[in-house]
Amino acid sequence: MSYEVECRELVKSYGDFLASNHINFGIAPGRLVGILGPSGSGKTTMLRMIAGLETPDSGDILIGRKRVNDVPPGERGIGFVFQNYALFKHMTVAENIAFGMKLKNYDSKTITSRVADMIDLIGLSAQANAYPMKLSGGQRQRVAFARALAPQPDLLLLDEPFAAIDAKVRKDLRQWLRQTISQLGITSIFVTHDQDEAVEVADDIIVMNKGRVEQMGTPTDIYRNPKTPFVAQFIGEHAKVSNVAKFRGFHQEAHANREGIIRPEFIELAKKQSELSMPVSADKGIVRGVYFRGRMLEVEIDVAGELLRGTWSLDKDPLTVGDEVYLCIHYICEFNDDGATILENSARSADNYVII
Ligand SMILES: Nc1ncnc2c1ncn2[C@@H]1O[C@H](COP(=O)(O)OP(=O)(O)OP(=O)(O)O)[C@@H](O)[C@H]1O
Repeated sequence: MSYEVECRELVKSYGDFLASNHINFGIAPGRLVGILGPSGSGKTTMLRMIAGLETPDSGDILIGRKRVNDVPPGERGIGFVFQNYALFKHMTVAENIAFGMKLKNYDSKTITSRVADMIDLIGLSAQANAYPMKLSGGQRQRVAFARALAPQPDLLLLDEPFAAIDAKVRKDLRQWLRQTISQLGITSIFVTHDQDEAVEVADDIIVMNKGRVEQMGTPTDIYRNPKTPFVAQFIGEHAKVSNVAKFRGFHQEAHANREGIIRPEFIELAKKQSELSMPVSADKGIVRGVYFRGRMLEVEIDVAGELLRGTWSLDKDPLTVGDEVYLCIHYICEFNDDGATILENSARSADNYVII
């Protein structure tokens, strides 16, 4: 696989604090990648190292297959968008967009035509000669985006690009950014601590925790197949309704209680056992509660005395309290002395886990 951006064994510490702890990943050309993780997990540090604004203690950064550790930021072919628009107040929209190109000594004809294209792209033709003060937050961020793109970078880095924008505009801006980036086909990395944002915008997500990459994958992968306990607990729309349940291995003695988290996304539900992807490992339950949650129903199911929460699509025949359902638990995140382990119920294994 040839990557547009690659980080190999990147390490960065501030004093005793390890902000990047042996980071490895590769991003294919044209992908839009979201870096997601809690505050302090090292997202910005990593982005700044790729940009050349921070120097790694060890490890390699490759852009376009070339090692860039010693290449200054301005020569890495990168466009950067920060969360606070950072536009020049005394320059018009057009002048702001032209700024990066002037620094790079483009000729004035190229600048004029490129700036016009960019203004068109961000839909601000009527405001080309306006000053930033006259623009809304969303419009300013579009200008920042156009300014970063004008010198035709190979890679676009965005650090919390929507953080300072109010919720309603943010949603539109995300959609716009996603469409524009895929239309341009430019490899892009954006940092966010907002799961919805990562899922809505990114082709791939890198989940970070304590300076490490926990998992990289498509949003569906990350939701459906969490590879680490951290990802299992951190990701998911219903983080607050994770189920803590007692379970045991199918062949274990009934008294061998184990405890773990079963996220609603780990549970597949069906009215008939045969409709499940792994009918052999089905549990049976009774619906005890049904709650409308906008895009789906949240259901409470009694399984062997444990109350589990799952989700039920609005496209399916609705469930009602008292219905019998079958469920397949694909993953359990088990707590143990070392922290937690992800257990997978696979169709192939006769040793699946059951709720007790
Ligand atoms: N220049 C610095 N000097 C000392 N410590 C730093 C420096 N920059 C970052 N850190 C520390 O490194 C850790 C990781 O910071 P970083 O900004 O990369 O995290 P983040 O995941 O982007 O967090 P947030 O979402 O809060 O921005 C933090 O605990 C921070 O305090």
